[in-house]
Amino acid sequence: MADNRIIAALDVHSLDDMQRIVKMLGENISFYKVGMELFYSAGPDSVRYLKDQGKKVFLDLKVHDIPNTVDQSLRALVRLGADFMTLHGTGGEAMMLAAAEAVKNEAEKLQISSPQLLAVTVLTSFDERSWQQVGGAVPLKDAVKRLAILAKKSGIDGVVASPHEAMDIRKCCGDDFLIVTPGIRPAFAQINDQKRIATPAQALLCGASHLVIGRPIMKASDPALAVEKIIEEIQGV
Ligand SMILES: O=C(O)c1cc(=O)[nH]c(=O)n1[C@@H]1O[C@H](COP(=O)(O)O)[C@@H](O)[C@H]1O
Repeated sequence: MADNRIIAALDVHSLDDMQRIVKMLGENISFYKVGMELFYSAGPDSVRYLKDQGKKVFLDLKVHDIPNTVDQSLRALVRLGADFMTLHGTGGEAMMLAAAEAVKNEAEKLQISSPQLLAVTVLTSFDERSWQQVGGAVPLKDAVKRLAILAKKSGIDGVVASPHEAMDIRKCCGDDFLIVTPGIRPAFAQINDQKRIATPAQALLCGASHLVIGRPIMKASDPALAVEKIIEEIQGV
């Protein structure tokens, strides 16, 4: 049976591929992520299909712009009825405040439940060296913590961060704050382009509320078996 803490990333190009995977994984996955690859290829129908199937949806479009543009863009997305949506925390306090307000207002206007907003902190494909390369002025870990605190103060429901920072964030942002961690690599999977990684059980033990898992499931020779192994690993954690 599904574990709601697992979010399977549907990083595929078409509705056909998406539907094939959703059918294959059946009741074992209840929460899916639609990211840029699928949304730019297949559009809002991808979200509608998943909602029709009774799945929870994390619409991960990582919005990043000036406050007014973010406000208007998120209002347009709210009507799709996703459960989680992302914006970049480095958009700053004014942008996050505008986003939180816009999403709440629009959901009220449409009389639907408000999606939860997540601020992306520092992408899991960064390590300390590549972070310094783009001008990171404080150590990566401190930057993530700072962005998480700012996100919480700005009315954002949680963050996307790596499992390496999850414990610090849990300590400073409390039990109700969502901590969604990509960079999840079960022992059987390849690391690919991820830098700050952990196994599913390790990430949850560090305080993650949800795990985003893409290629370890989608590229497995038997995706359904990969999901079963992950569910087994986190049982009791
Ligand atoms: O926002 C995200 O979901 C995200 C943030 C981040 O820092 N790192 C990250 O990998 N992601 C997403 O999480 C998924 C990870 O996929 P895999 O590396 O294949 O498990 C991809 O869809 C990424 O877009």
